[in-house]
Amino acid sequence: MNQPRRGQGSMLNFTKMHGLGNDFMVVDAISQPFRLRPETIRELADRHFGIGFDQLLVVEPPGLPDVDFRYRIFNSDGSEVEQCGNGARCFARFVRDQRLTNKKVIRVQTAKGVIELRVGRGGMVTVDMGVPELNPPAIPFAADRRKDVYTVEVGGEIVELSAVSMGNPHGVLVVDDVDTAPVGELGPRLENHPRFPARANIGFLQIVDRTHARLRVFERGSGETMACGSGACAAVVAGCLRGLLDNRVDVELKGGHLVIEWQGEGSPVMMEGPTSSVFEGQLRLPGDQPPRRRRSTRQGDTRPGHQRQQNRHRQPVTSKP
Ligand SMILES: N[C@H](CCC[C@H](N)C(=O)O)C(=O)O
Repeated sequence: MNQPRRGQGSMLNFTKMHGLGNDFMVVDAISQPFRLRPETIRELADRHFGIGFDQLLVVEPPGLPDVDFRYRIFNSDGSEVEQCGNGARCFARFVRDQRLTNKKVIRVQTAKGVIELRVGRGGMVTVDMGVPELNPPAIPFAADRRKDVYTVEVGGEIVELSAVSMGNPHGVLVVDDVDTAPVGELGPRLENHPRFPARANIGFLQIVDRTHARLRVFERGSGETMACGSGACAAVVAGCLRGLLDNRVDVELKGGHLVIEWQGEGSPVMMEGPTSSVFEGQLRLPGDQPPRRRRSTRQGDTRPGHQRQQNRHRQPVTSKP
């Protein structure tokens, strides 16, 4: 890798991947130093001025015994989060493609626990997404007691939703037709609703029959995505709790299909789906000092060092030892 001149910042190797169109910048922070400020993540996530992605996924050395890697996830708004289902599948493919492991069963530490990834044939990966959390304080969701369906007042109307955590918080509404569901209007209002103190991913679930569902998700920190793996898991849990779905469901999202299995309370949610690796890239990052404000930014200069936003001096994200 050609070393930039001193003070010129460093080069960062990355891979662009997606799971059913939910797309990721994936970085190996084991073999190379990793240091990105939240505002730089936002710039890089921009689909016009940056690389463009829904989430940034970072591969780090494990922080726990009997775990193979640590898995950090950042939304396109720069927020670090606890879980990403589609990202977990791509993570498994990435660490094998990059020869960081040759295992087919990979244990990964996330911000909320350990998940197990099983690599199958043809880029298919099965993820044990863990046991869903339904107790309001642990989701977190403001409610005086746990229910399968809550009523929430939003924008002068009352909506019914289920609240589920897959490590990350989800609100799930059942709708007649996902194509006409008010995703753009209700999604952001519920994402930021005060009853979700950590914000939430908002799923709009259409029941086709007991083993088939359609789903759109307005994701926390990223907006509507082509697919949401943890959202599909939360949606099947919600549908099962309401008695609308069986234990194994084909979930159709905008970007394609996932198979979700849940044997009921106390058992883990299993997710199976595809992974795609699109291209490898190399990025010149600014030096440690926030780049000087440019008096006039040349149009079309998309190098991430030419931040278009006021650089707020915030702690950079670095790979933890
Ligand atoms: N936006 C989510 C993280 C990504 C989840 C999604 N991409 C998935 O596949 O699970 C959150 O803030 O919890």
